Amino acid sequence: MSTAPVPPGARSGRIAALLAGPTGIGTASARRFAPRPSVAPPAEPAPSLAEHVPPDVPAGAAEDDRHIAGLYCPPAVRDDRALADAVNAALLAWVRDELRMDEPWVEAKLLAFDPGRSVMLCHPDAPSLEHLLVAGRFLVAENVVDDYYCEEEELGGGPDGLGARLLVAQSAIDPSHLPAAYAPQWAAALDAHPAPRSLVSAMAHFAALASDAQLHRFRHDTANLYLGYLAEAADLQTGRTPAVWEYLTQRQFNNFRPCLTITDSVGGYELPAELFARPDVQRATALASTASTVLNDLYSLRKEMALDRPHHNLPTVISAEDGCDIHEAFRRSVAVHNELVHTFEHLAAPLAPLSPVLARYLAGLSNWMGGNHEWHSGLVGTRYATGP
Ligand SMILES: CC(C)=CCC/C(C)=C(\C)COP(=O)(O)OP(=O)(O)O
Repeated sequence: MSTAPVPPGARSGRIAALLAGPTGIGTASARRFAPRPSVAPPAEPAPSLAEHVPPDVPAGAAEDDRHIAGLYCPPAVRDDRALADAVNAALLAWVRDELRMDEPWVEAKLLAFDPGRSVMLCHPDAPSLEHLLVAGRFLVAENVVDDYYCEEEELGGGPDGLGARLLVAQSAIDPSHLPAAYAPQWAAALDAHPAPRSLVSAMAHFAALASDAQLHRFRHDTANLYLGYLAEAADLQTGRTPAVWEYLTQRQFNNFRPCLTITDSVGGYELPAELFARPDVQRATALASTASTVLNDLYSLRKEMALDRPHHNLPTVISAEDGCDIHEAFRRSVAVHNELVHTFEHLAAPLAPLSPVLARYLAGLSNWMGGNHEWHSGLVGTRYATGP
């Protein structure tokens, strides 16, 4: 796997390969839940939580220095450092030229975060660099929102007044339809701050390749994300620790879901709205999204425990509720993650034969889980860790 900058010739070769569509291992993954001629297998009862942790794995022990021991997740289907670098370079140009953020720390922060590698891993079926950039711009924009509006340690965010800020951010992707006298003030407010400015631009690029229904889906999922941010902020303000069920319900909203549900847009196809709206497809989408987000809780636990303020995370709320130490809570959280992934796979297997486009969407969710896992493990030792 190369880590060197991509020479221009090699880069155009990469992009040509992307335009040709998924090949090799990525193609196989796109068929992960491909329709099969056979009758769907009978649904199996969901196994109990205890079955999701291998009994011989010590609590929290790492099986290597980058992966969490006992964590079950589909594998990433490609890893292409040169393509990730090409995405990062294009994202840096976007941040500098369209978002007007040209301070040196912005570039350093973006490269350390490595969004190019995230979208390269999570969307192996993207047909072009521009499709990957759609995902990359939103990943950057949502992190700008999180850093400026939510996280106290970053760029001045915090729970006070968060709802009013997030509502303006939401209006960047779901426009206000104002009387003429007020519309210019709203537009100026969006342009005046990096968070809504990022979202306006990311959404404009997204609109160039997505259908109205796909845009509508994204607006809905982002509004739910911000509702999840507000639940987290409310717990911080009141100093309460949610019950585990309540935390997981919050995390189903404060969730990577908007990144997963653009998998068809980024893949260059559309899952029709009536298929997306099916309760079983919604359940599969929620399971994959929440598994991906619980995985983030596991890899970011050490960083969040080092903060000098409470920061809830699945292991910390399990530790509080079950009265166990953080290592045992971490092991139980791995089991929660694994159950979510296994349940997703049990659900997806009989759903995929219903339609080729649904099979591709379900494969996209699975690819996103695997790519997200690989991206997190790649940042172990810098941003993330494999245990408490
Ligand atoms: C990119 C996106 C839509 C994120 C939504 C929710 C979110 C910020 C996360 C799931 C990540 O959680 P967190 O803020 O804890 O991230 P880090 O652990 O700091 O990477």
